[in-house]
Amino acid sequence: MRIVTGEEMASVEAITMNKIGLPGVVLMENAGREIARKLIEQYGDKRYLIVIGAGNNGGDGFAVARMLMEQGITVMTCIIPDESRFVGDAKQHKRIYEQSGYRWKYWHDIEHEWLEMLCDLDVIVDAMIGTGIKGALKDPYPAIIKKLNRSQKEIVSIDLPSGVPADETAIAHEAVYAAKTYSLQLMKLSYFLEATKPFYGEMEVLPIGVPPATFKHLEKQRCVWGEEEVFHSWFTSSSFAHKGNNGRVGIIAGNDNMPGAASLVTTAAVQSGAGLLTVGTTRPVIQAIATHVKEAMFTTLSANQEGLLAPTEKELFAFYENKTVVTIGPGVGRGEHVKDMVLHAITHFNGPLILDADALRVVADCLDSIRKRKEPLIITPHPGEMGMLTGYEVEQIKQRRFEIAEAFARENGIYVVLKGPHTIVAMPDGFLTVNMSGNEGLAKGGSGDVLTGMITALVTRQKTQVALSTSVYLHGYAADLYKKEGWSTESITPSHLIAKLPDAFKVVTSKS
Ligand SMILES: NC(=O)C1=CN([C@@H]2O[C@H](COP(=O)(O)OP(=O)(O)OC[C@H]3O[C@@H](n4cnc5c(N)ncnc54)[C@H](O)[C@@H]3O)[C@@H](O)[C@H]2O)[C@@H](O)CC1
Ligand SMILES: [K+]
Repeated sequence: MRIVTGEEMASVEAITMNKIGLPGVVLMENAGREIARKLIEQYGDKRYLIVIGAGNNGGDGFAVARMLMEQGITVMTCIIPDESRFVGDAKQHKRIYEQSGYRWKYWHDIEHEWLEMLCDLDVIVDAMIGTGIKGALKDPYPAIIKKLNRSQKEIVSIDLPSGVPADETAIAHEAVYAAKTYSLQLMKLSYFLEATKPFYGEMEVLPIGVPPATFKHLEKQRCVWGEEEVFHSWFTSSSFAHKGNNGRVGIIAGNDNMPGAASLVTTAAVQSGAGLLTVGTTRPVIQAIATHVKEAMFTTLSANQEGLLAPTEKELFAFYENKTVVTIGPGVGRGEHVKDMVLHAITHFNGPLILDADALRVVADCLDSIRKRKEPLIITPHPGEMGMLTGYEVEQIKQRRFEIAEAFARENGIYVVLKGPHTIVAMPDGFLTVNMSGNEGLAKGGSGDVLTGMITALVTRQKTQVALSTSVYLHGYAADLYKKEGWSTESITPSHLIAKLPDAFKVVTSKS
């Protein structure tokens, strides 16, 4: 499923109408039929108020109103702008509605009896503004939206909650708080932003007949990554595989005071199928974790007086030998020692390199070397770390996560796993996936270490894009499985996630 901005949706619709020859009024008819069907399925023959704006979103509203009324359902249809403002497909659907014998009223004529009206209706259908919103909301919409939001009635928005843009534009005005949003044909980008997702309520995408052939014209390719995508993209290892085929993985993690991070990343990598795994860390960390990560091999790397890893060049070269992937970061601590180690790996390790946690703090200083690198480089920042890398405030990162992740990946030729609700994976070629699993139970220290371990194991056996997107999905899905079993999200720990990976991985071979 693609994810689009309003402009992108309009371009896909324009191709549908102008090149393919499917008229806009037909798409609107399809939208109306799908939404009316859903409403009847959901609410039966309850009483509806349909609030209509002058654009094509309003046109959808007329189509829905007519189809509900054809079923004998009680509908009050009201329009906000003067009727002369309706043009094109919306005007056509207004005419079809009228010529079918149905009536509408002006919002300003019924506004004074709003409270009495509320007693006679159950569901409000918001067909005021969709993808066509421009700038700050103008009168009379803010006052109307406030009234609708306070009505305590179930609000169902068509395509978008009115007032919410489809893209990453920040809003400082009123917007409809919908209980449900029926997005037309494709997902809209604002659904995946912390600031705007709450307006959508439950979101469902309804098909309106836009042919998939039009999607290839989209300049930016963004897709959701859910169970279907995980299942269909998975490459199954040959039954003749031996441990060498499943990756010779090297993880540099931990310091004397943080053995836990090294343990989590390693255990997660083992549980995700890493073939041969070597952990490079300090001697005290090895002593602390070796007994409970039995599958791993260990290499002692030099440490400084503070117990932080400070491997020599010779040790690093020896560590890279025969490794198909190297990961650096979890629990390595902060300081100059990290920069030396990271820069060395960027320059001298000729395979996929994953940088996480403390290693991310030095990435901004290594960008010149990163751009020269040929093999994949993967970074896994949360918004705070992404802020350090790019110079943006955390709030800016959250508001413009698509734009910032995509630009950083493209400009530096790297893979960016920008963590958070709906983690984004941005590829160097501009392709981007958005994760559909996970819950609040993941927001804990150590959860990122588990994800990094999973990525480390999968990168050796799947296409890089698939390895990243699927690791993120399965990591979130493991947390979802606990929630399904009735666990409170407070109780889900990173160690629990690892314990649940065998169940989570079932998704790659069979669909539920
Ligand atoms: N034939 C088509 O083009 C189709 C369009 N579709 C629907 O059409 C929508 C897009 O239609 P449009 O591009 O006409 O735009 P919209 O109908 O989303 O919005 C345009 C209307 O909103 C008003 N508006 C915009 N910004 C405003 C602001 N800041 N304050 C107050 N009023 C504002 C405009 O004056 C205009 O009346 C989609 O969301 C979808 O619901 C679907 O029916 C599919 C077919
Ligand atoms: K709307």
